[in-house]
Amino acid sequence: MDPATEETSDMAKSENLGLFLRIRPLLQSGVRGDRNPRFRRKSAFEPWFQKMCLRVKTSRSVTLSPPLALERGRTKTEVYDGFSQVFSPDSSQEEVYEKMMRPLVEDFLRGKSGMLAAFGPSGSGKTHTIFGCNSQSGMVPLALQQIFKETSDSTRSLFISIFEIRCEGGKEERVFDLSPNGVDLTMHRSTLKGLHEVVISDWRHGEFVISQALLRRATSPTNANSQSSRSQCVINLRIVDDKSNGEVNDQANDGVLIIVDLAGAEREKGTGNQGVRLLESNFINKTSMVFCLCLRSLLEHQKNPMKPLEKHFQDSLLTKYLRDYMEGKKRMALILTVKAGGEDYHNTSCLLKQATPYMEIKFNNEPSKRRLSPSFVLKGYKEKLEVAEHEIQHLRESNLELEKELKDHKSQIEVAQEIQRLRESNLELETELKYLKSLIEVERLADDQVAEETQRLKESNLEPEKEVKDLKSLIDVQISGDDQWDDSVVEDLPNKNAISPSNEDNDRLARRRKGKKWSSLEEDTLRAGVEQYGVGRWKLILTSNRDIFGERTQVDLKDKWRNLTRQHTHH
Ligand SMILES: Nc1ncnc2c1ncn2[C@@H]1O[C@H](COP(=O)(O)OP(=O)(O)OP(=O)(O)O)[C@@H](O)[C@H]1O
Repeated sequence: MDPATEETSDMAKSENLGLFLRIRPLLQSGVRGDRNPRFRRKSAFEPWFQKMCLRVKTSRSVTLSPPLALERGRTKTEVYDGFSQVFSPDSSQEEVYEKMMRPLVEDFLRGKSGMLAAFGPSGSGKTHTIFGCNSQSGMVPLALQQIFKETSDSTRSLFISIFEIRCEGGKEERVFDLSPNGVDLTMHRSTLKGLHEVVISDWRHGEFVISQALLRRATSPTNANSQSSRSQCVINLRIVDDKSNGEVNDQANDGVLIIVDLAGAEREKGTGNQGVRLLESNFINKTSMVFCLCLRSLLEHQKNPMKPLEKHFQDSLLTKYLRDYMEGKKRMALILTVKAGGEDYHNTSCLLKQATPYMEIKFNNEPSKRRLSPSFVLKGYKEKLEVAEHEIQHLRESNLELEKELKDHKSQIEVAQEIQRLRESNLELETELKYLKSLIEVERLADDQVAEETQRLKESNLEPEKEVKDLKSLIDVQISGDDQWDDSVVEDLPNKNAISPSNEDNDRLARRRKGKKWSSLEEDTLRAGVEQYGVGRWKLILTSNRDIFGERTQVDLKDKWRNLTRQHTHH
């Protein structure tokens, strides 16, 4: 997104009022502000921390306890929580700057308006925090240093204006320009006519201009502060792009950082102010009161929009000038400064009760129409680029991790797939094996059958073989005895038992000789068998046509064939 556009959308976001609390360190006896005789007397005997009515609880909360002298009446300790930050008595200016001021200055450099106001009782350290002293730079000098550090390479110029609102002699409020050659100013609506802006060349120049202005500020010694501010002091910082030649084209649309050092409200009882001081004090208290009324009305209006936003801002020049902030249109931060001594209990308690609800106030910054300088936009882009590069690097790293994880997963999936594939091929092999086994089984069964059949055939062949043998031997006998015996002799053989077969054999032989008459089917089958298998393959011809030849033997077949061939040759 374009940084300028983003800036605009940033500003549209609502945010809470930043409420900071700074506890001033207890000063040594004799220093103004701790001069109440009651506590001075006690300090000789009691350790310093026993005098503290306010203590830091956490970085965002404090506990307020009534001092020992008042304890009998009100023993309750109260806790005030929710501050943006609590600064303990030993916190340094730099610490306050880092946590409170730096974000405001950074936003200001981006063109976002903001306001910081120091608010608290007299002598609690508002001026010290805002302007500092010789040894400890305050928020304004530190801001100048940061602004010049960050704009050194750009074409922008810083403008400062500083003025105070005071009430001389308790009469009407007046505005004084505190810049060199400054004059009385008049306010029209929320704008000061004739306010002089000084172009600052570097931060030292800025510090000098501020210090010179402060010399013109109205201060007086009071009971609470040896150099009490008797006016409300306002500093405006504004950055202008040099391209506009320092011309103020549309001041209302520029990002402005306003820092306000309010004069410290005083309780009349404690100050002992009289005459003019008392009138000043009344003015100071009135301005503080109007300031608080504006914020309270804003808060109530925000909580319940039915309640109108009262126009309290009209009741003091300061709130008039700060109208946009008082109406919640621009963001602001408050730093409450307090003293934590026992005698400060009432002031501190009043301030905390009054101001802590303000932390609920919200601001809807109106978008600035101010155009940012190209170098500033470029800087924004550079910053975004750096962030984006960082982000990309981070994404790359996490991407690498993811890739590695993915690879691991992939290899796991591959292994699982391989296992699945093997399982499936295993299943196929198993089925094939089963099939082969069943084939083998069938084969085995067939073999058994064949063996059985062979056996059966063998057995059935034994008989004809024996018959053949018998016949052969008979034929041999016939051949050898052809000279002595004719067929009739053979008929008589039973009586000549020495060389003839047994009666039983003769019977069978005779049966076969006479035999069953050959049918023409048998003769044809025999012829076909011989044709197919050849002469002499009687066994094969017989077994192949067992159903036709019935009980005939191979010898029958052979004889019949001989007969058939003989008949054939006769013919
Ligand atoms: N944090 C601090 N550390 C050291 N000294 C401090 C601190 N805060 C304030 N002081 C000293 O306390 C005294 C009163 O402080 P300062 O003038 O800032 O109070 P103030 O709130 O501005 O009072 P007033 O409203 O009367 O102007 C000064 O001498 C100042 O140097």
